Amino acid sequence: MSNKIMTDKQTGEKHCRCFKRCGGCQLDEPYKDQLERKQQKADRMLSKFAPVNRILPMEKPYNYRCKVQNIYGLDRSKRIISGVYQSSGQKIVAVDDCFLEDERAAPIVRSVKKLMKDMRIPPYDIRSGRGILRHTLIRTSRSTGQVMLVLVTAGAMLPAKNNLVKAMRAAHPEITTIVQNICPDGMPLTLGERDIVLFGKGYIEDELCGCRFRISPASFYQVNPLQTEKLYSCAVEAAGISEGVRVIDAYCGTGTIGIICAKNGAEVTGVELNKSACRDAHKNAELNGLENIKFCNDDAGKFMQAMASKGEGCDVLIMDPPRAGASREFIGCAGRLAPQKIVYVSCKIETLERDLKAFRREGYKVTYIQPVDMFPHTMGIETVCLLERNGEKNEAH
Ligand SMILES: C[S@@+](CC[C@H](N)C(=O)[O-])C[C@H]1O[C@@H](n2cnc3c(N)ncnc32)[C@H](O)[C@@H]1O
Repeated sequence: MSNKIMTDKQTGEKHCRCFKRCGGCQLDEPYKDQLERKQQKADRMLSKFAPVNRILPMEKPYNYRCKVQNIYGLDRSKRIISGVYQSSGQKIVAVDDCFLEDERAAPIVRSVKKLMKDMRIPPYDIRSGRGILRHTLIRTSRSTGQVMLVLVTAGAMLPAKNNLVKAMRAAHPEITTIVQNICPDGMPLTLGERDIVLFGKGYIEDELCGCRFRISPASFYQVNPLQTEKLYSCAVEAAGISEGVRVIDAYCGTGTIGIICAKNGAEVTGVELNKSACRDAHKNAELNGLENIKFCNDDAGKFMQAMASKGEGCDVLIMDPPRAGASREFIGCAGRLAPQKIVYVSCKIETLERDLKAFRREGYKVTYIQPVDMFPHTMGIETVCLLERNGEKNEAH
């Protein structure tokens, strides 16, 4: 069964029949109620630290995702389907259209399915280990119009590769690059180490906050560009960047936040674990003509420990960790580096709450909390917090 999107004629709100089975959305209620639910959660969990500002909403909370991933399989009649794994197992839920995704993605996925059939490219079956195409990743940019298609295969073999690329380009002139990524094993939707560029540059470029960023297949990049501009503006403003301020951008991804700070005159060091993202970060500094920013491909905790043991410091620490939040080691070393300000950008409120408590013990006070709705129709809440140094370590909290 494939899904169908219904639009309420009076309110313009959309509903998807796939809700619950697909797991992509967790909220099927009017957008204003979603915002209220998220506000209440943020208030409940964070108001003990400081007043929580009103969540920054999206004007049109649809089609915001600039990163779209699809798994391929066969239905009972052996027809090729695309979609996502059911939240409760390995069965594929067919999703032909999704109101979270950039509208350019679904027609590309339809063409991939048609060409798989025409060119006899079987979907990879996770149970038997047979087949070729594991999934596709589509990345799009609204600002530059560029589109990347990544075909993730189980092995190096991709039959009729040249014809496939030719046909995809003919059907979708908007695609600016096509990459084959080879992923022999690993969790669903992960990428392998090896990329083969089949067409174009092998990456796309996007613009945010007046800076230009290159994004490779495996690099982290925020999925909602309109809200990301708001998020980054809040973070940079909270950091109070001026000429010569020494900034560490920890968990920096492709260098985005640090690059915006460097453009405003800061002396920035970015640290990022993912090799591909770190390579992009170096290129992004060049792309924006910046010499006052450098990047280190390392674990953020280890990097902070090395800095602390050398007795080095910084004025502002910006940190944007993954959902798991920061490690104890990271927070302890941040306390030893003793920056005047810490800007914490969080994508998971539960780990944010835990880490804010730990920072309080390191002598920091939370002075600003701004939730941003980066992921409408999901439970996700993105938050920017400013912490300011207010004295000695306090073990009592
Ligand atoms: C939420 S993303 C933020 C990236 C960036 N600030 C942005 O807005 O695009 C978190 C980043 O942390 C990186 N990361 C995860 N664990 C890390 C670690 N232990 N040390 C350094 N970076 C890490 C991930 O690869 C990812 O790029």
